[in-house]
Amino acid sequence: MAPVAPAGTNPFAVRHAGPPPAPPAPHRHDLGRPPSFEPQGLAELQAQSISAWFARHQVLDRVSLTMPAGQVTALIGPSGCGKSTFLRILNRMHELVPSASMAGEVLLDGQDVYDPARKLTQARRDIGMVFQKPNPFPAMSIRENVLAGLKLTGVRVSSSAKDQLVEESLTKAGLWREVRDRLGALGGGLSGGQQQRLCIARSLAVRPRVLLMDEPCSALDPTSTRVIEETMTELAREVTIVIVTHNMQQAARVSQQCAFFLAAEGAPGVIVEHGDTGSMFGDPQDERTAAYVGGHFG
Ligand SMILES: Nc1ncnc2c1ncn2[C@@H]1O[C@H](COP(=O)(O)OP(=O)(O)OP(=O)(O)O)[C@@H](O)[C@H]1O
Repeated sequence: MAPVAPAGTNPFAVRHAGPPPAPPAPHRHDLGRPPSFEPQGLAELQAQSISAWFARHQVLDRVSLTMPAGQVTALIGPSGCGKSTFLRILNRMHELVPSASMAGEVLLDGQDVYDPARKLTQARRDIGMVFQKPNPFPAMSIRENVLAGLKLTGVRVSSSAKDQLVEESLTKAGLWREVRDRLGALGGGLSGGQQQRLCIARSLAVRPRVLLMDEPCSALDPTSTRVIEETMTELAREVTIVIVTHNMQQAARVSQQCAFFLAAEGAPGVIVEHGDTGSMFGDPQDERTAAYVGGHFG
């Protein structure tokens, strides 16, 4: 089906119509000074009527969801129903795909993430992402890996503050005790589960307000999975977390909120039901949710 959103409501269509904007000037921040690099408190993320396309193929249709501050929200549903696309729209990664377009709004504590006046690097810093496959920079040391995100988002930190930031980020990611004596060792030399926690530490080092996690444990063994789940539970005290998972037990263990995505054959993905995780698993209102969480399809 052709995109139905009028061109004026599609942020990419508007933004991609003209010449590419000049690259943003880097922020020059120091840990001790600017308030913007201090922990900014918990933030709520709100998606309002999100539709998405790859070229003319519509993959999401008017999806709205509130992801409450300080909670873990799990996105569940069968393969291909648009969960990852939705996640990537939340921090503006969707627009990296040349054929991609979207309509709708994403609000971080009420502020439009797609506001043209807002820097793209700011959106990516506020809303970090951890991927399915651990992707540390293998030739960089553990320390350099943790600090790598600062450069990418244009944040300057003094040398003394860097040590503190490395320890703080690795501690929050649940990895500090295992690596504190070998911060100069290569990131690629860690186990898969440690590499994923290193990636979490790298995301945390820029002090995001939201952490998006796209099946972060699917490449890991059960023990590493359990450690990451514990880390998530700790982190949710200070960072709002949104996780895509195919593992229903994991969704039940780690999340307080849950959204069930589904795409009927040939139709774009929608949210069939969302709410608190206990109700979604214990007393689902829609029979399709009941069938999915009961393991009858997907
Ligand atoms: N880069 C892309 N180009 C074209 N189509 C894409 C692209 N990425 C995803 N799609 C399509 O968008 C739809 C939704 O994909 P998406 O990955 O968001 O689903 P998902 O629910 O996360 O699936 P899974 O659980 O298998 O990861 C699918 O039909 C997919 O083929």
